[in-house]
Amino acid sequence: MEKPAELPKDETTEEESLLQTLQQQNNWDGVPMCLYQGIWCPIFLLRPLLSLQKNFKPHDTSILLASLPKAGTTWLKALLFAIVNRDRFPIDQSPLLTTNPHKLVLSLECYYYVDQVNPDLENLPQPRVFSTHLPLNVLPPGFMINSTSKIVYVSRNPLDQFISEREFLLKNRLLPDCEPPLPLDQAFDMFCEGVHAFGPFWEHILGYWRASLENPDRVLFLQYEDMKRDTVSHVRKIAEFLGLPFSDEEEKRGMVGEISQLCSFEKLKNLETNKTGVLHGNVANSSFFRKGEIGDWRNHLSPDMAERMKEVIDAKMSGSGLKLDNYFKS
Ligand SMILES: Nc1ncnc2c1ncn2[C@@H]1O[C@H](COP(=O)(O)OS(=O)(=O)O)[C@@H](OP(=O)(O)O)[C@H]1O
Repeated sequence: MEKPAELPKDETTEEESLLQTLQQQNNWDGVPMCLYQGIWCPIFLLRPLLSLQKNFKPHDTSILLASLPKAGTTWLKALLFAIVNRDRFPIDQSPLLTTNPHKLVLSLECYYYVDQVNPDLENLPQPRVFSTHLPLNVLPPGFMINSTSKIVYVSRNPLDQFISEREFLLKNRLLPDCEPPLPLDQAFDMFCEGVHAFGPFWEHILGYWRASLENPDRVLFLQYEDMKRDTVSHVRKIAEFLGLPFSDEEEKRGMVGEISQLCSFEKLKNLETNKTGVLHGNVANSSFFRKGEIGDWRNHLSPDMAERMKEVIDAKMSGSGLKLDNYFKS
């Protein structure tokens, strides 16, 4: 999860009066959260969220990457940047070679950490590309209704996503003076109950999944696991969805493979900028590149814990038509 570079100022605000009416609980990493419009929102993001709900104006060409934390955000940021900007930068001069993807595609929340929209958002080159961890139901309604902007959503097996998030949060404290992280079993219990940043995960995933069924031209639903198995065809699919298909000439030059390669886990992880740099002053760029594998949850969670998650997924997500059967296979 990303944290805005500056936290909101402290005067009594709409946010503070609202906060008094909301249920509050710490996340497993100790970060205080509140239940706002059905989602668990880290309190430091409530003000940006209120501000963007009030002020955000979609452009017809905007591209929004949506994801839960640790579902593949960094990877998709890199891919979207490379696809959209392929005419501006040859692969061997791509800014991705020298800059962490989170600095090239900023989160929408980050543009709104003061009351007004940050002018940088309006000045982004077209098409504007940004990301969010917010669920669909709290995005400004204009995003779906008054524009032809596009949403690319990436989901991931919640078991792997949970482990990835936990490993990240054990290394990086988002708020230095908050409570220490809970032990694994207690954190997992909270996750299974949907109490985690931007959760419940099933509502996050199903919100975008249903929107992709209703508006396939506007919302592209991707799964991390499918992309790992066949990145090249997904790069093609994303470009087509964005209305930027690869030309015959680009195909002949092997550009789809080059972009897949440039954004691969191994390539990004081993770049100097991602081995050494930091984000927001204290988050190591390297912590966005841990293992990049499918099924690492097996090294951390017991079969009973996986069974519990299966029950949650069956209860909350079966019947949605979403392919979930791969998650628990060995
Ligand atoms: N290029 C590429 N390809 C495949 N996988 C990748 C890639 N880049 C990052 N990763 C893995 O994604 C996990 C981090 O998730 P996010 O990028 O969504 O994190 S964040 O929300 O932006 O903080 C984290 O997963 P785990 O390794 O399981 O922890 C990263 O290693």
